[in-house]
Amino acid sequence: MSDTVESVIVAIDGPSGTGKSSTSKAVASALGLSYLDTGAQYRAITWWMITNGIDVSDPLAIASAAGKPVIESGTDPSAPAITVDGLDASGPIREQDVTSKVSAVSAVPEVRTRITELQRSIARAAEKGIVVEGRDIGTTVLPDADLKIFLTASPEARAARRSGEIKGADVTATREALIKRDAADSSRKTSPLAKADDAVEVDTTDLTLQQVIECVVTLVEERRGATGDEEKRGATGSAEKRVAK
Ligand SMILES: Nc1ncnc2c1ncn2[C@@H]1O[C@H](COP(=O)(O)OP(=O)(O)O)[C@@H](O)[C@H]1O
Ligand SMILES: Nc1ccn([C@@H]2O[C@H](COP(=O)(O)OP(=O)(O)O)[C@@H](O)[C@H]2O)c(=O)n1
Repeated sequence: MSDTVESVIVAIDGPSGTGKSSTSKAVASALGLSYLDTGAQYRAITWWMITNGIDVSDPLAIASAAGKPVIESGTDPSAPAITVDGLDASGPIREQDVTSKVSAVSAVPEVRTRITELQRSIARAAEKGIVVEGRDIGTTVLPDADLKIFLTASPEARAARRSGEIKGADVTATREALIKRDAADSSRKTSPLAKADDAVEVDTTDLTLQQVIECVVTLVEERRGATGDEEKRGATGSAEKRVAK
């Protein structure tokens, strides 16, 4: 029997504060997989638009600038990195100004086409497999992923988690901002935030982060076993074939 571990592609989607980033990084580290934070890419292009004086309330202006910034994402789950035109953007992309504008920028189809292509090329290059987290990974970016997870949690739990990260943050204001961003992300025309029909939904409201990580690791291992059996029967293709062009 071969001891080669097949590469695996895991898509983790869900609204803000459900635990996508923490879970994805931990699962990727535990299983030796690459990791991609697609929200960081949308934040990076938004930051570039703001710093380059693009009017982010004008979808046409956003569309015509969408191809300009050079965005590079690191895929090491223990050292997530993102640069824009060679500059480290990991700090500025988390600022409030970017958070409040990212939904408008990411709703523009030209932005999504550009970033989706980037995401697929990164997934294709990940030899051992990858955990990709975002809003439309299971539905649009990687519809043939081996495993799709959709994380949820109550708005109260999500607001408490998010405001716990920012000193002096107001939980009620954080909750309102989250709900507003979810509504914008879920209602846009191009690849909205949505659960794929074949995704496993995990409600994390009453789970610890460790429990969520263990749940997802178990699901990946089960899926890996099933895929390995299918591949022995010649039923599935390589990871490269599973990433849509
Ligand atoms: N199940 C959980 N229970 C408690 N806190 C959690 C849980 N999952 C994540 N967190 C915390 O909530 C915050 C937001 O998590 P994060 O992974 O950034 O969510 P997302 O990527 O979905 O926005 C982080 O501080 C994280 O440590
Ligand atoms: N696959 C994705 C990922 C993020 N996004 C956009 O990027 C924003 C920021 O994503 P994020 O994952 O960093 O957000 P948080 O949940 O971490 O606050 C989202 O609110 C969406 O507008 C998207 O449109 N599609």
